[in-house]
Amino acid sequence: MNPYNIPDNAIITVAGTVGVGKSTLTGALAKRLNFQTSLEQVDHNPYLEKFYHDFERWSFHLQIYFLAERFKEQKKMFEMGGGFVQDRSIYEDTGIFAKMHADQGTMSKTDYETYTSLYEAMVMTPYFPHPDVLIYIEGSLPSILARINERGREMEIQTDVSYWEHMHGRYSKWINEFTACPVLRLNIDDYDVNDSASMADILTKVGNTIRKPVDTI
Ligand SMILES: Nc1ncnc2c1ncn2[C@@H]1O[C@H](COP(=O)(O)OP(=O)(O)O)[C@@H](O)[C@H]1O
Ligand SMILES: Nc1ncnc2c1ncn2[C@H]1C[C@H](O)[C@@H](COP(=O)(O)O)O1
Repeated sequence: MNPYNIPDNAIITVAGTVGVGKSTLTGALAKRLNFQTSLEQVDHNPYLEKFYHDFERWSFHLQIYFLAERFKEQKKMFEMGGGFVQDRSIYEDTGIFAKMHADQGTMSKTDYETYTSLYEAMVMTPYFPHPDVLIYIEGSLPSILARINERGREMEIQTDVSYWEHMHGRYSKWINEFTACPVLRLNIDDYDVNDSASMADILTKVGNTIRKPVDTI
């Protein structure tokens, strides 16, 4: 056990919109806890760039790809007995991305139904283990857009700002209704990954959130 009373076998998932700082926080938390990371592999994704150029053509392929990748990671974390910080949850794939593209008509109704039935068969079962805590990172849209630009993935920079604005709004609603596991909300203006006291404060809150009795969450 660490000073924050976070169990050594815990699974901590970091959620939030694109560019908000998930990967950065994932790495920083894992380093301090001596946990492993489960990271999203953007560079080796065979559909992502094509998807940004043509949502309608590639939405379904990309969602199936992410679902498979996320499920393999989930399986690996549980088989290894936990001790992981995960960059993005499987819940965001369906609750944010797939739903958003289906609602906007850039994923067909049939494709969305096929995707949803596969997701439910894999995830919505009593046998699917949920993370111990989901850290939700939030921030203002201008700050997040600045981070997307600063990171410099051309496919994201070229995407219309309305896409990020719409996603930002969906995330705010989604997290208010999220119940699959305990949630710790963090605002990007309230922490600094390079500051030890700030990171210790987050880890204390993570430990407290994990130990909070279920009926108070
Ligand atoms: N706490 C922070 N303060 C300042 N910049 C940050 C912070 N966290 C992330 N960034 C920067 O914002 C950009 C997006 O961060 P990243 O962790 O890749 O986001 P995500 O994984 O949510 O898409 C990167 O350029 C990163 O260096
Ligand atoms: N399920 C998804 N559908 C569409 N696009 C997705 C999905 N999951 C991640 N993405 C995209 C968004 C970003 O361009 C990259 C990486 O996400 P990030 O939030 O920067 O870690 O993949």
